Amino acid sequence: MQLYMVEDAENLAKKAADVIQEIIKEKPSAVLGLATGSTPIATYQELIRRFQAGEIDFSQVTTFNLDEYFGLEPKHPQSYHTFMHNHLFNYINVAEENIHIPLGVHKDLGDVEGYCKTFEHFISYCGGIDLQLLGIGNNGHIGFNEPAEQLQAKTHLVRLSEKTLEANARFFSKKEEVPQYAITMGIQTILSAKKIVLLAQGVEKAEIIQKLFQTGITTDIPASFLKLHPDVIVIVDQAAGSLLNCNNKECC
Ligand SMILES: N[C@@H]1[C@@H](O)[C@H](O)[C@@H](COP(=O)(O)O)O[C@@H]1O
Repeated sequence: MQLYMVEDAENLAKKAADVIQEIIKEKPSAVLGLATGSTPIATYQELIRRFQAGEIDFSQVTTFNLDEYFGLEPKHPQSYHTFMHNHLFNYINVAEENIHIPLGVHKDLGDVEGYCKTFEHFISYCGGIDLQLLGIGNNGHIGFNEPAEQLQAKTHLVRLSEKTLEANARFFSKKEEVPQYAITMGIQTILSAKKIVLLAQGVEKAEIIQKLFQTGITTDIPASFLKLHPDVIVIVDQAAGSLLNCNNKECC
């Protein structure tokens, strides 16, 4: 993993947008894997700014999102469908038919399994993900791959951990409203991307970023599996990187 420590959230967004812009410049029909959460919002704003300035064209780009809350209709105000449209898609020229976000509503559980397989196949059909953008949960989750004894390889239904329910309660009027399950790409789905960019900002991510760089590969920290990938860039602001000893080559 290659570490970039930048001064603040603004520079983090610029650095992440640079990487995404470069990919689209090299391949206008790039397939982007996108993330939700508060961390990538500034990156999406920077991409919108660059699109409006005529610096990036998304007309041939395809997108796949990492995850979606199970049980929320796409139009629900807290769904990741709504999030992505409000924070990015409504303001750029990506074609609606090229946007793929896991569906959170299904008639029964049998449907979900079949749907997850179809989602996986569709990523392959589109040529695989060129660049996967990731945030990190404060328990080390990526997408909604929660710490557990075993991690799932492919897109699947997952029960959210207490820590995640608490962390995500801020987006809902009360914790009880946070859906208990989600559909998420699996670890192998994520690792199949050609390039991965993980973003972390703010002091509340400092501890998990320290653990990520200091421990080996463990299912207790799902993000640690990124160490198996040859092209991962971790971009942190100074607050999120504040517990790293960057003179120590092992951490970078
Ligand atoms: N499923 C998302 C993750 O993809 C995201 O990385 C995480 C961190 O969110 P934040 O950036 O708000 O800290 O939140 C959610 O749980």
